[in-house]
Amino acid sequence: MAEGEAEVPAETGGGGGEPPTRTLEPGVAPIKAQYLTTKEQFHEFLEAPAGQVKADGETESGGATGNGVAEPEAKRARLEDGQSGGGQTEDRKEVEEEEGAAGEPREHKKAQKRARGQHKNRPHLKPADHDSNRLCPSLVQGLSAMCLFGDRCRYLHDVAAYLEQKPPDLGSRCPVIETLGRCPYGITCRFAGAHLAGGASPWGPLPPPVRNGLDKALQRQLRKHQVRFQRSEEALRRLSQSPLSGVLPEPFDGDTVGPDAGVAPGSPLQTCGPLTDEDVVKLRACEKKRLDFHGKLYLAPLTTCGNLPFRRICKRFGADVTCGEMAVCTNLLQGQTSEWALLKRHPCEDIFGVQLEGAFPDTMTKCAELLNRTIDVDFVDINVGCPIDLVYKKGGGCALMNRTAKFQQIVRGMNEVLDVPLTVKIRTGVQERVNLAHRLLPELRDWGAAMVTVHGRSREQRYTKCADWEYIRECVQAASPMPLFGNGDILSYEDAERAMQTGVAGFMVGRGALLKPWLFTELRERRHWDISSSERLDMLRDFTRFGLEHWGSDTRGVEVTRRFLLEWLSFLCRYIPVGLLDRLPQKINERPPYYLGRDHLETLMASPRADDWVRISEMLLGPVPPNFVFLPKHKANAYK
Ligand SMILES: Cc1cc2nc3c(=O)[nH]c(=O)nc-3n(C[C@H](O)[C@H](O)[C@H](O)COP(=O)(O)O)c2cc1C
Repeated sequence: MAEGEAEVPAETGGGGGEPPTRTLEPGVAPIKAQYLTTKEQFHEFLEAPAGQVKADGETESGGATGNGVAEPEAKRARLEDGQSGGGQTEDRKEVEEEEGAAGEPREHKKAQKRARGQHKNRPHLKPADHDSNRLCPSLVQGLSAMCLFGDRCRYLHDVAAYLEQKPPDLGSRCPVIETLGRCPYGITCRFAGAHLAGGASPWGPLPPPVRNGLDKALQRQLRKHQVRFQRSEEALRRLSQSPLSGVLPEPFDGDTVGPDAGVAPGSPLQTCGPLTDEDVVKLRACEKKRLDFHGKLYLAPLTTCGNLPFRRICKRFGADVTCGEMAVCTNLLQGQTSEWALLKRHPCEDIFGVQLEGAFPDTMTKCAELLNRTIDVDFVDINVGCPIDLVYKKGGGCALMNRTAKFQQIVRGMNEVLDVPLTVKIRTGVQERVNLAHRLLPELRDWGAAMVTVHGRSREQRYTKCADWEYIRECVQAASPMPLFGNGDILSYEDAERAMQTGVAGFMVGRGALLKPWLFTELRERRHWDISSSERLDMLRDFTRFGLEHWGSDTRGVEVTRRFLLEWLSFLCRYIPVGLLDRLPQKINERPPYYLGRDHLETLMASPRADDWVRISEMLLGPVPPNFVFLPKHKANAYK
């Protein structure tokens, strides 16, 4: 047996005698032998139409899923015949090795680069419901037959023609009516038939609306640069007059960032000497709001996947703190609708923050002032962990860890104009072997950060190595008494308990929540939840309901909901059901080998293929439009 390989007894399904052993490759999740299969058999199984499988007369196992898909046990057994204990992962491994499995040597630097983070060459497709076949908004509600744009209007005005090409309804209950009491999508709603039954919400009083929308008048002012930032100007003036400015002139060149820039390894962090907060920043008249983060379950900010409907799912499962997806401060200052959408807060999000990214004290401070005035949040977070080139090369995200003067001005400036706590998310450092966080933490505490989260990996590492919780332990000491949150690789209550032993005030969960949002329940109840595939489908159904409510119940809203569902499914497929594991708990960096689940849906949900995620989306949102293609934004199945 090669070094690092473990021998695991394979379950035989109750037969007597010595259980045979099988060899587990490092980095491969230990799934009970009777569920293992090969890539070919896995896909062959999923490609067989459910009806045809049933016609074989084989017995069903695991019960119906509620979607008419159930798997015959005998078929699975037949497929298992061809398997060998260790070889079944080969094909999957081939793909994933490129993407970077934790703990495995990588042979090709190029492959490693390809694997990083995002699918950059995704197809950009026209939305399914593009303008030429959308009904003119003036007609949607039947409020007015007059369209102000006349012949120049790009939308359809022929209601009969519109209805002829409109895809069929998706259900008999409109999710928007059920929540809002009325549906603004009128006849374009994909549940329009339900409107005829009456517009009243069957659930009694309506919940409070989603907050933090962008007011049109403010948007116009922002676009015309008519918004004044008095507090920011004062704060920035004070900062520029203080010995801070000029002490650390840091021209930034993203390509030359290294240990010598800003904080040099081994040398003390450059600071502004004996200056105190009071010297630099006049104390504010009003009391800053406080927030006690201790022991709270924090759902990490997650671009694309951490959208509002997903956060609602996590709240239901027990998350305490939620945070919007990273928003770019300059886009917010320009009043960009899509960027402001990232700030929206659902009423169930009772401890909610937004996360900002930016490279300069003036834009970050002004943005903080703008948000302080216009939206309802409990805290504002700065993303100083963002590794992506686009952000890093401009001096934002992780680059700020090496630009301490700018970093300081950003934190002090924002802190001065905010009435809510300012938190910061950082990494261990930029380079793999050069830890910076412990040096920055005392500074961050002095600059006024209310809490800092340390993601236990460097920018260079991305997800290739396990998070370094021993280093996070060191960081706790360095940050004290400021509360420190740890972040990285938490997928079970055991992981969480180990994390808490480092002395952190709490931890943040990222991919763990994407793989299994019920993790928050597991953490609260200290248990492993062997959730069934039909319960998982119910969760996805709730997500689509929330999605249609949020993005719209017309065809465009349906397709936006589908895209976000598919992005999430690209992570969900990595979850391995508890009952299938030889050893608990599942580890986030272990690849699942190909396996057949306890029913057809469980198998389908384990598929790493986008086509199968599309099939799941079709169970919930109807057929995809013609020529539909999906490639996930994030390389979720990189075992990183
Ligand atoms: C899909 C995805 C999107 C992310 N987006 C953000 C983001 O917007 N802001 C941020 O600070 N971190 C972001 N991260 C990083 C996570 O917040 C977290 O720090 C990281 O995944 C490590 O935690 P984990 O091991 O629990 O996943 C993202 C991670 C993933 C997988």
